[in-house]
Amino acid sequence: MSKLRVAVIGAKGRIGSEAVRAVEAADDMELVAALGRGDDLEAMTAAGAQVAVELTHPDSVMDNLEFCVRNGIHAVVGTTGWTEDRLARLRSWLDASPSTGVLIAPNFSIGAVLTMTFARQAARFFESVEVVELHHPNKADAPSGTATRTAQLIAAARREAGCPPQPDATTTALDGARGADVDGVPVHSVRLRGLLAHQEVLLGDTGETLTIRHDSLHHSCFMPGILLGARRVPQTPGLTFGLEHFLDLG
Ligand SMILES: NC(=O)C1=CN([C@@H]2O[C@H](COP(=O)(O)OP(=O)(O)OC[C@H]3O[C@@H](n4cnc5c(N)ncnc54)[C@H](OP(=O)(O)O)[C@@H]3O)[C@@H](O)[C@H]2O)C=CC1
Ligand SMILES: O=C(O)C1=N[C@H](C(=O)O)C[C@H](O)C1
Repeated sequence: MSKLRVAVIGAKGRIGSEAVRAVEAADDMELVAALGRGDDLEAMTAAGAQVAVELTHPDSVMDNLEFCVRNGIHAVVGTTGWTEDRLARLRSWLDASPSTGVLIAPNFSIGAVLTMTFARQAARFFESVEVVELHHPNKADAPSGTATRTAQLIAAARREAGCPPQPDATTTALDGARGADVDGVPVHSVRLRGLLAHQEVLLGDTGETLTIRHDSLHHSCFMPGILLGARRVPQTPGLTFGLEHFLDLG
C-alpha cells in the first residue's frame, strides 16, 4: 500500500519538530517536506504532499492554509488564534476546493479533548465555572486555544440548558483580575517557566466543587492526535473543528 505523503510546516518549532519525528516513525507515512520560516511553500507541491501539518504561529497560519487549500493539499492544523472571521475566510477557500479537507484542533492530546468533553457535560449542573490555563512563557497567544474552546463549549451547554449568568458580586477590580471573558466564562492565563500546557476547569455550587485538570507533560502527547488527523482528513472534505469529531467518544 502506498504511504501517505505528509509535509510539516513549522518543522523547527517545539511541536513541529516532534511532529517531524512522529511522521518519520509512522509506517504508513512518508515525510516529503519539512518547512521552516522563509521556506518556499511550493516545495510541498513539488514533493507531491497530500497532507500538510501546520504548526506555526497565528500570524502565519492563514497564508499557509490558503496555499494548501488552493493546491488541494489537505491540512491538519494545530496553530491557534482562530476567530469567526478567520474561520469564515477559510470556509470560503474550501468552498472553492470542495474535495479538500482541513482539520483544526485546538488540542491534539486525547486527555485535553476529554477535558473539554467532561467540562461541557458538567457545565449545566454548577452555578459557577471558571477556566485556568497554565503554559510555558514562550507562548504567543492568551488565552490558549484550548481554554477558549473549552469556555465556548461550556457557555453553549449552559445556554442550551437555560442556566442564568454566573454569580459575581465584584464591583471594583484591577484590570484583568477576573480574567478574560469568553462568552461569559472567566478564563485566567498563567505563563510560567517550567510548565508546558495545563488546564483546570473549576466548577462550583452550594457545598461542593468539581475540578477537571489536565496536564501535558511532553509534546509527544499531541502526536497520536496529529497522526490520526493526517490519516482521516483526506476522507473528510471541508472544515472539521476539533479532534473529537475523529474520535468515537460515545
Ligand atoms: N493544537 C495543539 O495540540 C497544539 C498547538 N500548538 C500551537 O502550535 C503553534 C506552534 O507552537 P510551538 O511549536 O510551541 O511554537 P514555536 O515558536 O516553537 O514553533 C513555531 C515554528 O513555526 C515557525 N514558523 C513561523 N511562521 C512560519 C511560516 N510562515 N512558515 C514556516 N514556519 C513558520 C517558527 O519559526 P521562527 O522561530 O523563525 O519564528 C517556529 O520554528 C502555536 O500556535 C501553539 O499554540 C502547540 C502545541 C499543541
Ligand atoms: O502553545 C502551546 O504550547 C499549546 N497550544 C495549544 C493551545 O493554545 O491550546 C495547545 C496546548 O495547550 C499547547
